Amino acid sequence: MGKLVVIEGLDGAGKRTLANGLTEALHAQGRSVTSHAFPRYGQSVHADLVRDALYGKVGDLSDSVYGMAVLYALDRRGAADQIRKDLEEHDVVLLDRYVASNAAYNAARLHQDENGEFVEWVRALEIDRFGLPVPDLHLLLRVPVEVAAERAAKREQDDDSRARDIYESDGGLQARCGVVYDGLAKINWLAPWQVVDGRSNVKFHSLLEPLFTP
Ligand SMILES: Nc1ncnc2c1ncn2[C@@H]1O[C@H](COP(=O)(O)OP(=O)(O)OP(=O)(O)O)[C@@H](O)[C@H]1O
Ligand SMILES: Cc1cn([C@H]2C[C@H](O)[C@@H](COP(=O)(O)O)O2)c(=O)[nH]c1=O
Repeated sequence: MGKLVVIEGLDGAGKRTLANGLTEALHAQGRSVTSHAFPRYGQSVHADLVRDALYGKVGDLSDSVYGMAVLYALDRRGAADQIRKDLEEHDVVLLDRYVASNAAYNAARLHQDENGEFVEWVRALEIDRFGLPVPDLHLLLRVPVEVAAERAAKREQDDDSRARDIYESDGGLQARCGVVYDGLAKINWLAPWQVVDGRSNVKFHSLLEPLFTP
C-alpha cells in the first residue's frame, strides 16, 4: 500500500514547484509516484464551478462559505476511488491540496481557528460521510504571506491564464489562512504535519524519509 502525501500552503507558496521536485527525488530513489491537484479543473464539473465562482461568474455563489466548501468536497469525492486505486499501484500518491485546504481557507473566511466548528464540519463531511482516504503525511509549505503574494503576482504577470482570483486577491484572507494552517499543523489535524520552510532551498529527500523508515 502506497503513502498518501499532501502538500498544503497559501496561494503562490510554491506547492506545484515542490510537487515537481519531490516527484523527481522519489523517481531518483526508484519509487513510483503519481499525483493529483485539487481542485481538478477541466476534469470535474464541481471543480469547474469552483473556478467560475472564484472569478465571480456564478452570481453570489462565492459568498457562501459552505456552498463553496461542498463543491470542493464533491470534487474530491469524485476522485476517491482513483486515489484508492493509485495507492494500491504506487509507492507515493502526491496531492497538491486536499481536505485541509477546505478546512484552512473556509475557517479563515469565517474568522474561525483550527479548533472551530467549521474545521470539524469539514472532517465529518469529507472523511466520515464521503469516506475520503486519510493522508499519511501533510507537508505545509510555509512562506510569509508577502512572499506568497509576490510569487502569485509574478505568475500572473508571466501567465495570462493565471489572473488572481477573489481568494488570491484578498490579503486579509491569505493572512488568516496562514494562521489556520499553522494551527492545523500544530495539532496534527487528521494526520501528521511537517512544516517546510519555503523561503530556503527545500531538501526533497529528507522530507519523505520518515515515511519509509521502518
Ligand atoms: N522556492 C521558490 N523560490 C522562488 N520562486 C518560487 C519558488 N517556488 C515557486 N516559485 C515561483 O512562484 C510561483 C508560484 O509557484 P507555484 O505555482 O509552484 O505555487 P502554488 O503554491 O502551486 O500556487 P497556487 O496554489 O496558487 O496554484 C511560480 O512562478 C514559481 O516559479
Ligand atoms: C482544494 C481547495 C482549495 N481551496 C481554495 C484555495 C485556493 O485559494 C482556491 C483554488 O485553489 P488553487 O490551488 O488556487 O487552484 O481554492 C479551498 O477553499 N478548498 C479546497 O478544498
